[in-house]
Amino acid sequence: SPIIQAPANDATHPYYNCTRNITSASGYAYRSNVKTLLDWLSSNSSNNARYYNAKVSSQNNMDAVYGLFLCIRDIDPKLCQLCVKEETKLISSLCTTAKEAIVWHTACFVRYSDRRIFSIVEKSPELYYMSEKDYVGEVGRFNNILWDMLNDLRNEAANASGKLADKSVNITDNQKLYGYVWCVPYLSSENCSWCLSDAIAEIPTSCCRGKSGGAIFYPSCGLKFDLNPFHKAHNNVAWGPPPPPPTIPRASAPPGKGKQKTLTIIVIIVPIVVSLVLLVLGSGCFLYRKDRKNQHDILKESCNVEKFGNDINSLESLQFEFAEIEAATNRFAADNRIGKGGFGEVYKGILLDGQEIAVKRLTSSSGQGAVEFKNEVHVIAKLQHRNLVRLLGFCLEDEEKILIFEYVPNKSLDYFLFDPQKRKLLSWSQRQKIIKGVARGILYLHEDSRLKIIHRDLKPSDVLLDGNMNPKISDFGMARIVSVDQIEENTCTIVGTYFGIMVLEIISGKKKGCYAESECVDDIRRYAWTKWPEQTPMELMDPNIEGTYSHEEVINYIHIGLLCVQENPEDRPTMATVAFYLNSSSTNLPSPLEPPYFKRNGTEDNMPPNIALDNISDSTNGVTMTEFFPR
Ligand SMILES: Nc1ncnc2c1ncn2[C@@H]1O[C@H](COP(=O)(O)OP(=O)(O)OP(=O)(O)O)[C@@H](O)[C@H]1O
Repeated sequence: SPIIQAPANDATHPYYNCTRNITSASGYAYRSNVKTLLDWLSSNSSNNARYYNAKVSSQNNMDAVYGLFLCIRDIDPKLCQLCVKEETKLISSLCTTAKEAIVWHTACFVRYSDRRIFSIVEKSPELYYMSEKDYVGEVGRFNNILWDMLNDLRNEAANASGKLADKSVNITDNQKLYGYVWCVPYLSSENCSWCLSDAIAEIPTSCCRGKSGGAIFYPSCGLKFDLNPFHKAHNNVAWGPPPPPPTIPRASAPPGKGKQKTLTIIVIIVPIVVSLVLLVLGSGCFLYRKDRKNQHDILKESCNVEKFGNDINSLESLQFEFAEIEAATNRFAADNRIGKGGFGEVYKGILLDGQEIAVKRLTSSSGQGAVEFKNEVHVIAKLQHRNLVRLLGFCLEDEEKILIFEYVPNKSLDYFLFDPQKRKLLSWSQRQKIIKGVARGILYLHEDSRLKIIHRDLKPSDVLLDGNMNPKISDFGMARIVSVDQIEENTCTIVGTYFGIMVLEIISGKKKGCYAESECVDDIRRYAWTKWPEQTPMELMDPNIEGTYSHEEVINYIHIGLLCVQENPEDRPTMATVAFYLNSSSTNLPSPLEPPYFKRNGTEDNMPPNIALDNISDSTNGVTMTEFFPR
């Protein structure tokens, strides 16, 4: 995915990215819709709006283009307006044949695409900038202050209606650290929060660690920090030309006559529609305008208020007809069956629009009234994160209770990890990516989503792998949907252990509690502990891992795994801390405390029965338990 790095001494120029060349015959119509859209955005920036979105399409909703602008700081509206006007001009002149384009500036960004981009989280392309100055002082302390400040800002922005927050904190009596974060305001709180969590997690890795300032901008959210206050820079924004442009797509052939007519129609109609709407609605906000006579639709979905409906906001949008699911799965054909879990059989399906789905046909024993079932699906479907398998909807007809999920093509982690041949396909960097992704998914479930869901029995078979081997946690709201009795326990204490066990399993390729001696260890936690104080942790490492890896990194991950499985829950790091540790190689980790009953040099007779596996026992009925706790 494209990553643009701004030069260290330049935080003020605009940066842009044009992607996906228009190739189809309707290229001209699309381009003219882009032009209309950009003009529209530019003219609406004068409306004192901080953000704005619009959709322009030709007849029958063809060649639709979606676009938005956003001022990423609470600045003088005039500056925002100036920024938007300049940047719309810029992408319209530089990205002449691109289906999608984005331009960021210190004060605003403008973006368009042929996809509905408003309320989804996207992190590519990415722009980052780091100050050329290193922080002079105690870097460890500075990083901690920065980390806390950005996490506070993330929480504040996620819950603010404009999805924007800024603050400053004292580093010393006469030194302050300034920061701000923003999300596209059409994102849900949860999505804003996880987008920012991912941006924050990049600071120690891709960007800015130990620097006195830096910024990470995605299309959906961004952050910036510096030892200097920002407002000065904003008041003196240099609206200069962009730095030497990256490769610009070649312009296509000029349009024919008939197409020019279409352009004329749009150019004439748009100002008329704009004036009419402004006249009628005063505030300039309207939801839908369809001009049948001229066969052009202009849909503007929101102004300053969050009116844009996330598709999952209504229950109806989640409901599928049984006939639709039957058609998608070829009447639940045996060939389409991909597995069976504790809740029922799973089938692969393809919807009429070509979307691949996984269909979980729940066994009738999953007792839950229709209303509760629908409500729970509605709640769980709102949890969206790149590391969670997305629940797309449900089907409820007669005796049938069916859940429809996004289809994740590469099977589950255990399929690779515990197979002597297939595990060779998992390099260290892939295992690292999987561990980090699972941590982010759990962090979202624990802290970022309002529901605070705990996946009580997270195991490698619950981690599905997408086409790029990115991990996606499945089954995370099932207890709630199928109304499994929830166990009264302090669940925070459990999931840390599960995560720690999984980290050790991923590193070692060994499964806890199985029987074939060569592949398994009785208790992976105990096994890791025998290696740790003997200072031979690398012996834990799967010998099948090929390619390059750094011993330091592997040991760091084993260390984190051991911290998560410590006996006393209070000694275990929170998931936010774990995510931080996973991304920062040079942090001094606390020493893990050895469980008191592990007797490495003697017999195990004194071990209290059932203690070693108390928190990590397999779920015996094959049902994954998920629990919620309020906070
Ligand atoms: N969204 C999905 N995309 C692709 N395959 C899936 C999806 N969900 C489940 N599967 C596959 O279907 C099979 C059964 O999955 P399911 O989640 O029902 O059970 P499980 O996780 O194996 O067991 P349990 O229900 O006890 O946790 C697994 O092999 C899994 O890989």
